[in-house]
Amino acid sequence: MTWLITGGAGYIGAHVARATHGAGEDVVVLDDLSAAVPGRLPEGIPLVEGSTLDGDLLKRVFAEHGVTGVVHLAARKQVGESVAEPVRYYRENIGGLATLLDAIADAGVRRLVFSSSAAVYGNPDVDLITEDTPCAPVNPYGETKLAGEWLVRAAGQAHGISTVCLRYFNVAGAAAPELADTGVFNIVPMVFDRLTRDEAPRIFGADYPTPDGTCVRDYIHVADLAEAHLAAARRLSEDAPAGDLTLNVGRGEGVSVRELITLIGEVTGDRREPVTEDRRPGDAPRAVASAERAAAELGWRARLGVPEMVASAWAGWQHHRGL
Ligand SMILES: O=c1ccn([C@@H]2O[C@H](COP(=O)(O)OP(=O)(O)O[C@H]3O[C@H](CO)[C@@H](O)[C@H](O)[C@H]3O)[C@@H](O)[C@H]2O)c(=O)[nH]1
Repeated sequence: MTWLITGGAGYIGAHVARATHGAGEDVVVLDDLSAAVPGRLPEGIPLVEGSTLDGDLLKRVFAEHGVTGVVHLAARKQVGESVAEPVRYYRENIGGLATLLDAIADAGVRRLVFSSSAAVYGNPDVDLITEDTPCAPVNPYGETKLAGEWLVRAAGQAHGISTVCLRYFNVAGAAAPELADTGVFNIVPMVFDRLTRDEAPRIFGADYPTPDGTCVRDYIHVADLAEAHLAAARRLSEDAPAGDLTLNVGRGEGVSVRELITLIGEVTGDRREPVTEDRRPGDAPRAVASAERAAAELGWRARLGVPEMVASAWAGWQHHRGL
């Protein structure tokens, strides 16, 4: 097998590329380097700079590298930006996927892992979100992930491609400091950012109908997430008939914003009291995965807990900021 990993120089993609390469598979990365950090990819993984919107380039990569499977992560992923620039999100996330699927079909490739998101569910009022929980995305980002899944399944059926769609919950942590997320778009880096500026962490709403009034999420270590991709790729490499799987990737355990901030205080040694601000529009009170289907279908379960996520993310934060 040779796996093409699109977006393989980004935060999650580089973890997937390293894990897949480390497991002895041949890997080639395609990345437009819009969110890449130098040094994330180890020696031995070829990097092609370019976009999944470039059909000619894709054709060349498939032929030159003898690609036999694809893990597609390249996409825009910021919720707020997707609300401001929906056309760009549809063009890049759906257009890029359509171009890629054409190339996959033309090259006769039969295996595809697609990076989806818990954002496909919107804000369901359930204790545990299963893959059968109705999808009702509440922003263009989530819409492009849901429409992407539809497109993946339809193209899979039409062209005999076996597919796995992985719906990531809240990804955090790093397998090594240099692989850490450098963006400040999610709660863990946002709290680090506040502490580094000598400011109190913020809680966006403490009046939710949850045990401590703050939002509950299912945090998953990026190293575990990378293992889930590898397990999906392996599953697709079996001599099984073409089919499609859609799987949550989470731990199945809820952690509140307040609990997470307390843990960050313990890891960083900066235990200052958070300030409570207004609710952030669009936030669901609770989003926790049922992780059972991934366990049954892939034999995969998350192993690392939230303390490991916070500690490894903090090491990465210090590494990237020279602290
Ligand atoms: O300084 C902060 C930052 C965040 N939050 C809260 O922390 C929770 C988690 O926020 P965040 O890390 O921004 O993640 P989500 O809003 O849950 O969304 C993430 O997780 C989704 C999947 O579950 C993905 O679809 C999104 O792209 C990804 O940003 C939310 O309740 C926020 O209101 C705070 O209280 N204070």
